Amino acid sequence: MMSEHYHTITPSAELLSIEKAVASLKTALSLYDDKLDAGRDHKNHLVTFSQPVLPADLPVWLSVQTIYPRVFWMNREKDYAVAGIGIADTITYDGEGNNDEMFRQFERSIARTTPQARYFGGFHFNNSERQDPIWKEFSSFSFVLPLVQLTFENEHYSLSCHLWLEQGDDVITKIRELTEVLDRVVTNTDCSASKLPELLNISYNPDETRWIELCRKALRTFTSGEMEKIMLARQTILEFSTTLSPLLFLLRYPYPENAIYRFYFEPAENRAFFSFSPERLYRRKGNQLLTEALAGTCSKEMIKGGDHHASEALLNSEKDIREHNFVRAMIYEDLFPICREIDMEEDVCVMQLNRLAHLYTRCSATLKPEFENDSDVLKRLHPTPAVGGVPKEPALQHIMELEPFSRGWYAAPVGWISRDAAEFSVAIRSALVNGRFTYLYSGAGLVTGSDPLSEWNEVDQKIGDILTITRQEA
Ligand SMILES: C=C(O[C@H]1C=CC=C(C(=O)O)[C@@H]1O)C(=O)O
Ligand SMILES: [Mg+2]
Repeated sequence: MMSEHYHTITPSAELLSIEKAVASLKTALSLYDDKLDAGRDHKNHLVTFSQPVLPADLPVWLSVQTIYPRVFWMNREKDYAVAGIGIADTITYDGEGNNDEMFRQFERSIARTTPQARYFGGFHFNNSERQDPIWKEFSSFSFVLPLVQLTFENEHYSLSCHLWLEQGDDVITKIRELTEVLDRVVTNTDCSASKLPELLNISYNPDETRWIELCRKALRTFTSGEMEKIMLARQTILEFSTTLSPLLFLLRYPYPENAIYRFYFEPAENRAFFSFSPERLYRRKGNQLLTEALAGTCSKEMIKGGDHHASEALLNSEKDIREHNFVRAMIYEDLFPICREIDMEEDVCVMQLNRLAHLYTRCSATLKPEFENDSDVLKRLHPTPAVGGVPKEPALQHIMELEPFSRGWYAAPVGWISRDAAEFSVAIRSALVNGRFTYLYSGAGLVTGSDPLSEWNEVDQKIGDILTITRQEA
């Protein structure tokens, strides 16, 4: 949306190569300082220079860039994708306090920066949790407006850069800095991506025996009546022969047809969190909210059947329907106080992925005017029982006590925000890359009657896609 704080300059309507687009952006930037505009009277001012470009492969472009952070986002419909580098502006918080406090901070940070453009990033799953050192680069929340980004939207590609001016900033200096960054943009994407180094070892935290014990502990909280559902996760640790570029996972994701989100956040070289998640937390445009319940799983490999058999198995599985219904019910309950209208689809559907099928219910809602903002929605929706449990607060406590690792950004909201719109996926089927080690995260929702060994296998299936990437030959 246009406002007095924000405007876009399109140097040329012609579709240029990325190399020519960089030159075109530099020219536009050099011309800009002549006409310091009215926006400078305001506190913060953003000028986006955006040049249409010829079709390009976003992950490949990102893989040759040397400016950090490197971020990538693609929505589930695959009609919107961004690859970004550097920081024009950032919304970050590193602090104590529970999730409510974290989302309050988020609200304050957004208000201060008055973001017009889209900021990409994520949150801690549980900000009360003490984080393992491997999560050091991942703050309570961290969102960036990239300095330079390649965007695919409405079937069109563009290369943009963001000139972000805060009160007191010297425009000439800012322009010079941004020009220097443009000079560092690599435009030659010819180099072919290498493959992952040799995988030396796979270990599990917890291992299978310990997992079964932990699940039994969780199941006992159901018998005692304290809890009704808990999602427990596992860490699968991959040890490679050398340090690896985490972007290889994004480049080599082998299932282009899968309706999943792709999220990638690399704050420092070779340290990245990424996720190939099928789950939407929500999408918001103004007061319109789109969310869903996704829980209950069938593996096609386990039943030795295709889509049709998986649907049938799921829709007839009393345990999976029950697991799913907890999520449905809580989403409705959580949204009720902040919405004017909620339309939760009556029928449970099935979402088909290449290896798995999930029970799935769509939900759309209209927010009450006073709750038309992301921190209120996040506070209410996160975590849904698909990744937390019922009841919500005690579930977070049990998860912290039972799981032998911290969740970091796993299962947390990741995505983008702007002032009037946002989209967040739930960062499941995700991984953290740290040196020679990659930590995969996935879990399973436990309810009364869950069998710990079946849940162990369910998690194996959920990380199957990422593991496939490590077994690719060429
Ligand atoms: C928590 C995960 O999946 C959730 C989403 C869909 C189905 C789930 C299940 O059937 O257990 C989980 O609730 C994960 O993959 O890490
Ligand atoms: Mg399940």
